[in-house]
Amino acid sequence: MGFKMGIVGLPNVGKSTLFNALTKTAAAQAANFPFCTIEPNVGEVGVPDARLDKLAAIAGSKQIIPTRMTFVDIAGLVKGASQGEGLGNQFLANIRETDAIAHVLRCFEDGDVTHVDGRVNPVEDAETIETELMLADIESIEKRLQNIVRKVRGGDKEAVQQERLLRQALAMLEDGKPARLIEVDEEDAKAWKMLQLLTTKPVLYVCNVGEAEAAEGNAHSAKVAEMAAAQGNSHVIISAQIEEEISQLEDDEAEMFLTEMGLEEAGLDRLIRAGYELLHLETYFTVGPKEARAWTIKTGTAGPQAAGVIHGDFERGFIRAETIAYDDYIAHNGEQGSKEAGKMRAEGKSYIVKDGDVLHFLFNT
Ligand SMILES: Nc1ncnc2c1ncn2[C@@H]1O[C@H](COP(=O)(O)OP(=O)(O)OP(=O)(O)O)[C@@H](O)[C@H]1O
Ligand SMILES: [Mg+2]
Repeated sequence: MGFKMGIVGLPNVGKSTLFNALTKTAAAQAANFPFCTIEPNVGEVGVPDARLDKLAAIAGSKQIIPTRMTFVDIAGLVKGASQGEGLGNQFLANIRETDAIAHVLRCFEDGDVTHVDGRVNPVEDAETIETELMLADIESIEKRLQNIVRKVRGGDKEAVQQERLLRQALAMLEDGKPARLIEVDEEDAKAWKMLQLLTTKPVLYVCNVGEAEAAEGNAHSAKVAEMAAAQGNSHVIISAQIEEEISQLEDDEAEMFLTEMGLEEAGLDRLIRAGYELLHLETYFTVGPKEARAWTIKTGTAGPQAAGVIHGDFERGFIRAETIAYDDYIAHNGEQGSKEAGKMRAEGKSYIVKDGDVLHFLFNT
């Protein structure tokens, strides 16, 4: 499946620093000048999940394999990006290909690090970026409306549906609001997603604060929190610089460092999990002596499609899924104990997999 989160924001706010921390690499060049990044950097990140370690410990699994999510570090956007300012159109196309947006906002004060507008004001910065995304959507909608005129006149059903949705989005955007505020019916959901509008993508604000503020945030991040709440969006507080330092440390060193900073867990873990929630994703597990592994599904996925994440044959030849809820697996100390307690269920094709299910698929090919 591969869910992709785009790291978006003004130039020089810490996007590449964050990307490097997430991917534990120095793959992206991060430096104190705007437009340091031009070509997007793409990296896969393991989704942290303490449950997986507990399952592996019980089953004595040799290997632990977390499920993965993709992050894309995208070039900085500036005012006028939708008109091509600062290579804007190319960068907007990079955003179009993502499933959700991690919007990095500069919340740290540091006179040595240039801000493109010469002041620190994350709420205005967020508006600048959102405005560009809205303008880009308006432009692409107008183009598309022109392109389908003939088909609509000819009564093409798909085109008629598209036109209706495009006009709905356009009205919202012209009212100065992002298209994500539109609630679409189930029958329109697929066509709506196919429009790939930038402002329909769910947003998570990432408040990039100074080193000493990583635990509590600061006055800037408090304002972002207020804005996010008013919009119904989520936010996380992180210091990209510290996270990058932590990501270079061994696990036990990192833990000591976190305690010193007054942090319970790395901000990155919170960020990745928030992204996972934003995308309405859930996890199921497969557990055995060889490996304990986490798999990602969309909330509401049925047994065969969940099996298909592992392999297409599993989906096509799906018979049933032996299912143990995570809590039962832990409470009864593994598969055997759960079975004896009557907690292993045989679930068929219509079963909707639940977050935390430990599954064993039976299939024929
Ligand atoms: N929390 C922070 N506190 C202080 N400095 C930071 C913080 N986060 C990032 N920086 C610094 O800000 C500068 C810009 O960082 P980075 O290159 O990651 O930004 P960017 O958003 O990727 O920029 P561009 O859009 O130009 O690619 C770097 O010098 C980096 O060390
Ligand atoms: Mg960069």
